[in-house]
Amino acid sequence: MSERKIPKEVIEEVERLREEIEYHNYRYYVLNDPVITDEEYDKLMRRLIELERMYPELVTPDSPTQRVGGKVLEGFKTVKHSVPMLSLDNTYNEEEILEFDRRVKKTLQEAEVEYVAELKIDGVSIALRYENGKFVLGATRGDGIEGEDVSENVKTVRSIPLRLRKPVTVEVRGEIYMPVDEFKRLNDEREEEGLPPFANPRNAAAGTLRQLNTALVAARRLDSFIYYVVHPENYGLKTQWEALQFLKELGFKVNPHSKLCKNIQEVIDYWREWEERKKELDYWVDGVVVKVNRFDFQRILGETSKAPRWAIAFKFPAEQARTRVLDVTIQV
Ligand SMILES: CC(C)(CNC(=O)c1ccc(Oc2ccccc2)cc1)c1ccc2c(N)nc(N)nc2n1
Repeated sequence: MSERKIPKEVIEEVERLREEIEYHNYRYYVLNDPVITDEEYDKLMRRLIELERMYPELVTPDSPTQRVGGKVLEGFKTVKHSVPMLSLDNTYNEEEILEFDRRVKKTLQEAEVEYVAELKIDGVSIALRYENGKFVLGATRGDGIEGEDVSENVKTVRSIPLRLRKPVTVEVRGEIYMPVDEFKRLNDEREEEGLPPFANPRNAAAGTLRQLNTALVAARRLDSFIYYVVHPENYGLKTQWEALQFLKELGFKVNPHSKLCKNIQEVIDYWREWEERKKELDYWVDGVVVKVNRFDFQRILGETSKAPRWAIAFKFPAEQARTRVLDVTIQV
């Protein structure tokens, strides 16, 4: 068949619709501050779906129409991480976090060290790659060295941008989680269908990301918080706090409660505050991640094969034993 000529104005309309729809996704799902009504949004999306149906050759992997899923995959390819996805050592009380601070200061020979305190979301770790600002890969943590390519499922997470607000080539990492009210709705649905309920939102998010039917993933409301830039020095970033601002500028959803702490006492105050306030949140958190803020200090402290020496998880006391017993990772 001869290459059909696509009218220039169609190509321009498709491109404009994509930009506009992704912008409204950003406003609604990242900023939680929409500027158009749902009806106006649906109208834009219906027009784009119609044009892509008329001209399938115009469909691109990063088109917002790919967010509604509809593919049934055979399986997930394995992908090697560019740098390992490390885990975190745990501390459970103030004495242990003070010990962490002492060890950091001793290694650095510094009297004062700033930290960034970030809520530890009870979700699934994810690595996201972008080339010239376009989404190209979403991978699970796996064993930290290799993970699964779950890109088709990640595209259905509305708060994860398909196009960044700057055309940079970057890899970022964060957490995909299921909001509590979606977790409850899903478990009610499973009960009606005679299926076993998920033990917690983390298992529900993990089980959803492992689904091969992307339309099913799109039907479940997963969300995200991004907290890490791979090779931040490549972007002129000197601290974790600057990295979080950079992630926001790129269009990622960054947790609004992170705090730059002048010293470990401010970290402890933050941990006490959120031990109380966590019930206000519409997602589960199991602690606070404490990170040495300056990247030059992080480089001096380094990492073991498993975890950084410049970061630690400061866990909240576990709820009553019941949830701990239930909290087994059910392989779906
Ligand atoms: C700090 C880090 C472990 C990420 N960092 C890394 O994975 C990482 C990976 C290679 C690094 O450097 C290397 C580069 C090359 C080779 C080896 C290490 C440095 C950090 C982490 C882990 C879990 C987190 C979580 N659940 N919530 C928040 N809020 N933050 C978290 N932060």
